[in-house]
Amino acid sequence: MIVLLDQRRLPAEEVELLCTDVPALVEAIRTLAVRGAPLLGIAGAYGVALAAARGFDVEEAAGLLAGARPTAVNLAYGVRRAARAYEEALKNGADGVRAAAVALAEARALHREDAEASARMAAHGLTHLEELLPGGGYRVLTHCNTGALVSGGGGTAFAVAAAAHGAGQLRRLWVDETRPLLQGARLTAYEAARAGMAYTLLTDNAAGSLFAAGEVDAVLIGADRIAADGSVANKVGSYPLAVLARYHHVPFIVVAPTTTVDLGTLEGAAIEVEQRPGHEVTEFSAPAVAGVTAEPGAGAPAAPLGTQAYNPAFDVTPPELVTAVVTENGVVSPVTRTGLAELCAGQGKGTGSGQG
Ligand SMILES: CSC[C@@H](O)[C@@H](O)C(=O)COP(=O)(O)O
Repeated sequence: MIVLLDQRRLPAEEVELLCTDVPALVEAIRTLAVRGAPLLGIAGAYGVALAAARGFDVEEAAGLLAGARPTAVNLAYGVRRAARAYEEALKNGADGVRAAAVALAEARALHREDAEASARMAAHGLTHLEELLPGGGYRVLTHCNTGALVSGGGGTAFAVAAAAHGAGQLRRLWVDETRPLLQGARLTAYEAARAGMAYTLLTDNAAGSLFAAGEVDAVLIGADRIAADGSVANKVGSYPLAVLARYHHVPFIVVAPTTTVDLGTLEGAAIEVEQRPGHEVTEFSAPAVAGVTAEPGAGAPAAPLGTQAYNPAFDVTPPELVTAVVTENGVVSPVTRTGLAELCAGQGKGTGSGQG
């Protein structure tokens, strides 16, 4: 059984969700009970282990899990890792029980590695911030949710903000509410409050006036997939922030483990962007506050009945708008194909510029 903290219910309730089979986990992934790129990878790997332990068809389970959400490359990566470990074990003569144990061990290894990656990203990210903006006292704007809720450890972008906070260098965390599912308001504000950070919530469309007022020193965001050319797919609303940041000469820093870099996707245009149901936009609440169903009609109307909605879950920021990509292997800045590939191969410098 997989036990998840049901993120749909936060911040109102801390409720566990028990997934006893793969369809339940797929539903949890689709409805964002479990979400965020690195955690999706971990959940996917555990899902394969669950399928193996329960005697389900592992190949079919892997297909269902990997296809539950298309943009976050970590999901397919985690599923593939556990499925490969399982298949290898069978090939080497293990019986089903032993092979299931191998798949579980692989999921646990991924979980551990992700926690380690978080800690290293936090350290590299803070050093990079200090290099870019000597003097500290950062006012950081972030989007969506990138903390411990999305990771085996402290997370990605939020982990850097938390490191700055721990070093007494975070003056304020500006938290975008992140329409329509409010990952910023519900989850990042929840994590910031628990961490004792000075934070302020804003509507996504208030970011422009915040930049104009000179109140943002840096943008820190995560990523769901980074293409080989450095294009960054992240929660919808990230790209407009990158444009604002460039206009206002503010660093736009992406923090993600190398497992989020997909060298097989050559450029941003090739990234599949998940399109989500329109009722997430046309109704207030669903699925976050409406409980565990993600059915149309569960929330209060935000628009006249029958209104069409455009609801991409992610957008893609081109590499020229990204100041730096921070990974567990170091930092690439400016963002180049070669620099990214070197980081993925573990050849990055600790901090400072990758080679372009
Ligand atoms: C490390 S978190 C990076 C991204 O996964 C995060 O910013 C994000 O966009 C999550 O989207 P979500 O749709 O909530 O899964």
